[in-house]
Amino acid sequence: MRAYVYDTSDPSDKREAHDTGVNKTVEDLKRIGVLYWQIGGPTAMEDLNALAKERDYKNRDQICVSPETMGEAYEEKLKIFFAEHLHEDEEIRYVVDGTGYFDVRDQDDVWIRIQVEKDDMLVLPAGIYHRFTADTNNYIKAIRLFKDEPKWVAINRPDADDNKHRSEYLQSIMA
Ligand SMILES: CSCCC(=O)/C(O)=C/O
Ligand SMILES: [Fe+2]
Repeated sequence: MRAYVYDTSDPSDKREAHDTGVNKTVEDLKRIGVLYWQIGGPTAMEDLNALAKERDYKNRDQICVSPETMGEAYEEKLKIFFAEHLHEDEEIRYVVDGTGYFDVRDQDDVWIRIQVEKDDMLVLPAGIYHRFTADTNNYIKAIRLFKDEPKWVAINRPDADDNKHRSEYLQSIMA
């Protein structure tokens, strides 16, 4: 994993790095409620199951974001994932294979790009504005945990500005 300030002045495709060279640490991410660690090896699934139990996530699915698995829908799907949005639950993603980028807004509304790879575990808090894209390899496979049925519900900005989970999230990072 590497996290850095996203270069908004770079007009290239979202899948390019957009790297300002300004790095962010795991601690910086923690300050905005984003948790990152690695799990892997023979106990990876046990660790994931323990996390799901601990945080009361009853369901999960596995998504493979790639032109091979998504066909003609691929570019449209990427567009949807790249629209700035939030969820009313945490977004928990375990990268099984491949690479990609999660972008999160920090406390000053600056985009932080989080480059993920196999065995990375990422937890985005409910209410944080974020987006996702594949990188130029166009391939990532991830397990997504859900509280209830596996359903991806996103609320795009600015529709979520008055959302209760957004307000609670902002309060939690101000504290
Ligand atoms: C690699 S997981 C697909 C993207 C996703 O599930 C999400 O919620 C993006 O914000
Ligand atoms: Fe999301």
